[in-house]
Amino acid sequence: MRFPLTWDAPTARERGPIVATVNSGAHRNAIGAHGGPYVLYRALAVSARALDPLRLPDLHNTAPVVPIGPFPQWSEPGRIVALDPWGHRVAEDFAGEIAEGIDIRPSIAVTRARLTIPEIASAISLGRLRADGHIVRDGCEIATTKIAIEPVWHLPGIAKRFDISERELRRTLFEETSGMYPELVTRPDMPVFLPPAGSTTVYMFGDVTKLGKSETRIALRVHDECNGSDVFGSDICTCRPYLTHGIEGAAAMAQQGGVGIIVYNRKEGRALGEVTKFLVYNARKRQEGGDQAATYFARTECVAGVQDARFQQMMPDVIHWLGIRRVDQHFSMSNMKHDALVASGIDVVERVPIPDDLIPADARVEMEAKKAAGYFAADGALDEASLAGIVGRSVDES
Ligand SMILES: Nc1nc2c(ncn2[C@@H]2O[C@H](COP(=O)(O)OP(=O)(O)OP(=O)(O)O)[C@@H](O)[C@H]2O)c(=O)[nH]1
Ligand SMILES: [Zn+2]
Repeated sequence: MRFPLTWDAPTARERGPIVATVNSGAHRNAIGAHGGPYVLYRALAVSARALDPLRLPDLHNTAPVVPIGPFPQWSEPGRIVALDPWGHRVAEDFAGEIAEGIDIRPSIAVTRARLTIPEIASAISLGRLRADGHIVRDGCEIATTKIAIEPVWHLPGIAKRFDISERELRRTLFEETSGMYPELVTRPDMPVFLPPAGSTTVYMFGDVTKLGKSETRIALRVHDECNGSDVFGSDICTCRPYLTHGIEGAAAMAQQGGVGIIVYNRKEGRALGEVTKFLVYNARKRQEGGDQAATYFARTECVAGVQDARFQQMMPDVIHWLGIRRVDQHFSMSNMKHDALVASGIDVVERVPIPDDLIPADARVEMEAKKAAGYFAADGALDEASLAGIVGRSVDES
């Protein structure tokens, strides 16, 4: 193999390029393909003869708008196993090989944007946030650096995180995708897998060059996708209000000279998917006694077999990738997120709960159920009798 991979090597060239493209033939050293789930649309585009499968990407002018790293975490053994820390620098680090015609592609892209968000506009008009003309501009725009990250799994490292053997992990991935990736079991010499799983987007506020410095204060919200609430404002959960509260906190941290970070993971419905989530909503709202906080998690388990499939063990990787060792403000009440960060060696200084007045009435069920299940709350959880009294709307009232 021309490009053997040494996962935790200190430089991109010593680590080796991840080659996961079908037209790179014998040079391919990774299982799967770029694009996460979009690989299937690529296949459709090829089969519809709309895309030439041999075409090489033109990466001219696509480089990151700001450098990210390298940070020491990138080569600390076992620190990062679910993304390629060198994935945004491919065009630069492997320019020679790409010029030779080897199809090596970035798995990370770094760009800039301005966000316009109604909740931020009202935070400004209520005086909670001020327009500073730099981070929060007039017209309520927030300047941000945004980063798209595809999953790149180092299988030995992932197996270690879940405390199983690599062999068992490979076999289960092979079987549960109905044999979609035979190399998982036939090519133990390929340690890396690009799964057809959702990506992560990071929105960063403030001076990105301050990352990796211990004096830089960090505000963080890690948010898992909830399309119904995040985009459509559905009132059964607290997702969008907590997200916008996190954005407000992240922008405020940037204004105070720190860096604010939102990590948005495509893990819809606790990574069980939206169909499962909507089935659960019906089961919750049609049960005898109505949609009760006391049975909130049991209903998800009835339908899906588990309460949550997000597995926050892999979540801290992106925080390590950004060179962060301490989070000063963590906008989350989730014990799973908190414990995952702390277990991976990140200090969490302050946990910031969602303010009470941002919780929609119907989402009280979720909020009290989560607190009863161990989510962080300054005022503690309700006792059993009060928990039984928290009941949401029925399915017919919607
Ligand atoms: N299966 C299922 N998923 C839900 C339900 N309500 C919300 N979700 C999902 O739960 C996830 C909520 O994630 P986050 O907003 O990141 O936060 P969290 O883990 O609840 O904890 P916080 O950080 O305290 O908000 C999203 O993936 C939602 O789509 C539900 O009733 N059933
Ligand atoms: Zn939600």
